[in-house]
Amino acid sequence: MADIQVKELTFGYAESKPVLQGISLSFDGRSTAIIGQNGAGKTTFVKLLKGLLKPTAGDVLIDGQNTREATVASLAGRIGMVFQNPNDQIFKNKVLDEVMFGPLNIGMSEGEAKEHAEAALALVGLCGLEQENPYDLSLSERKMVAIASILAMDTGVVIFDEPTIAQDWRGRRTIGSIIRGLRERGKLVIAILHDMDFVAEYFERTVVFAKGRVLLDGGTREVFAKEECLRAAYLEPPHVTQLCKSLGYNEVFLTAEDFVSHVKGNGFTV
Ligand SMILES: Nc1ncnc2c1ncn2[C@@H]1O[C@H](COP(=O)(O)OP(=O)(O)OP(=O)(O)O)[C@@H](O)[C@H]1O
Repeated sequence: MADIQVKELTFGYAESKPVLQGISLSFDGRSTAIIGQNGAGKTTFVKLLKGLLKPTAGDVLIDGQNTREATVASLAGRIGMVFQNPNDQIFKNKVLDEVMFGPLNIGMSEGEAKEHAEAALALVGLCGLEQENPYDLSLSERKMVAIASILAMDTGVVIFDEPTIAQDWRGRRTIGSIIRGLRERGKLVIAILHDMDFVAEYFERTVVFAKGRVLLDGGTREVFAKEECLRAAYLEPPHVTQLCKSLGYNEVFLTAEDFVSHVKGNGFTV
């Protein structure tokens, strides 16, 4: 897993208007969700991690290497990023070619790239569509093609920008189990999300961005306990958390299973 250290990071697209200000974060092995209202700077932040943008001030260090001195190509084998809109990522006219492009680009042999691509397509549930044109697929399938292209590169860090958009419950579950699988294999997963229920179910750490700064950072349960703070960032806790609070529980429950196991533990039958 790559080590990522962010030190006093400031960035602005225009000099006079910083979008991110004085952000310091280090990433441990925990799967990390980044949440915050629209325009808070989340996508800009992950583009800085990937080296697509360079800091105006401060530093981003990937395995000790400063992204100011690294090319995007030299970071590509370490950090994979699934863009919010798959149309910004996909450019080949065959699914298999698209998913093999990344692995080939970072130096895998043709055979290895094909093996990785086929395994990644199986993980996202697209077996049998290898010869299709990605643009003949639905948006949710195209999103899965974009995810497979990054998984096939087998990078130590995988960043997802809004992975659950355009997915039904089945797609959400597939993506959730991919995130768990990556975590189990020692990869660092970072995801920007607006779906708080998904954050509660699959992420161990949550970082809240507000107006270009880090407002909260901690274990997901701990962060969702801070209702007032979340409200200030125009965010709401997950549905189960809100329901249990309305029922008068003081504990923070993240998922239905979480709540049911608490109730059963107290001797109630469900
Ligand atoms: N290429 C760009 N040029 C100029 N300004 C930009 C550019 N990209 C983003 N911005 C501005 O930077 C700010 C932060 O945008 P960013 O996309 O990082 O926020 P975000 O938290 O990811 O929002 P969302 O949840 O809507 O995706 C916004 O005010 C946005 O308009």
